[in-house]
Amino acid sequence: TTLRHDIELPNNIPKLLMEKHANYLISYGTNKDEYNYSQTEHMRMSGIYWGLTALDLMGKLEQTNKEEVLEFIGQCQSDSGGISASIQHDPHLLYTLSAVQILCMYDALDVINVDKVVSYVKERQQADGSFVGDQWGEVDVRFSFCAVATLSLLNRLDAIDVEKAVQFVLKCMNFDGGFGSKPGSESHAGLIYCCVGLLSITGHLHLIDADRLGWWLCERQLPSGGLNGRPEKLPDVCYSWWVLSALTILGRLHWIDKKGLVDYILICQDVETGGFSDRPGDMVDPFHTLFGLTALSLLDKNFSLKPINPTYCMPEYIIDRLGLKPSRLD
Ligand SMILES: COc1ccc(S(=O)(=O)N2Cc3cc(-c4ccc(C=O)o4)ccc3N(Cc3cncn3C)C[C@H]2Cc2ccc(O)cc2)cc1
Ligand SMILES: [Zn+2]
Repeated sequence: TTLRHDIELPNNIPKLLMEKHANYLISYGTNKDEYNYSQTEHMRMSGIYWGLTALDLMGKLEQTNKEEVLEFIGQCQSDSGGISASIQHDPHLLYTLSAVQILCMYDALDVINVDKVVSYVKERQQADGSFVGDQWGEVDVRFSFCAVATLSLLNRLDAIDVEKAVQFVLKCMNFDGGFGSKPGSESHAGLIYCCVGLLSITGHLHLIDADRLGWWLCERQLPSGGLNGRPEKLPDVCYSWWVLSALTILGRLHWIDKKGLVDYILICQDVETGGFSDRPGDMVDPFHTLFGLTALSLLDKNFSLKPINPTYCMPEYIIDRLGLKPSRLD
């Protein structure tokens, strides 16, 4: 038998400890001198998006300090129009998307100059349709997703060449039906989410081989019930989201063993501190806490979490309020 990296699940599975997760996330943002908080300044804007989205799914958005967050975002928009992870940091498409996602949840897009955000994103598109993340010029299909998701949330997709953006994504498609970060790169669940999400927003899902990609995505499930991101890798809670959101958009969520995956995710909760880790017993963080909760929201509505939109990774009611209809295969 081939040696499979995997983990053993204990037999007592805790239930979803929603109050503990809400307290973990709310206190993460308040005691700013805490070691972990200081280590994530370089991605603070994304960290705020991860925490707020998780709290909104649990019905706790009104317990957050909206004014403080809006003040912070206003200070992070640079003259270029791009938005940075923290004050005085360089702008980047990753944090521009996180900021726009936060402002859509708070219904507060007026705190930034939207036209300048649009020109910053437009200027990142290359002749071959691809996008670079910032002024240093690294191309990655993740940044294509950030660009298209940001502009569609602002209802400004007209600012870029969508057909060329789609052409670049198709160049990243591999023989296994999956997608890598650039043409020729290996398929990876996180990049598959970005490519499927972009094609969902632009209405080009018909260009995907849904059966072949769906099969590759279900191959990510291990005997522990958990999902990995590539063959032979260990399971990790955040891959629950990357794989499940893509399968949901492709109309093949029912191909996964839901019970096994739910048990794996619940075991990754820290029953003392609250929060989710990548694997049982590891350190929790806001990143895995969000993706554990969004996966549970897709898997079972009985967890009394708000529905999550698989394309934008934002609460469904926000996407409805914006009048957005990202496509899905049925
Ligand atoms: C702990 O080591 C890392 C490695 C990469 C990163 S990352 O910024 O490139 N990134 C997001 C990410 C965030 C965290 C984290 C810790 C605390 C917080 C507070 O908000 O967030 C942890 C991991 C992480 N990773 C790394 C990872 C997750 N699972 C497996 N790994 C190796 C993902 C990584 C890439 C990324 C994914 C989505 C996204 O929107 C942005 C970046 C961050 C920490
Ligand atoms: Zn992870």
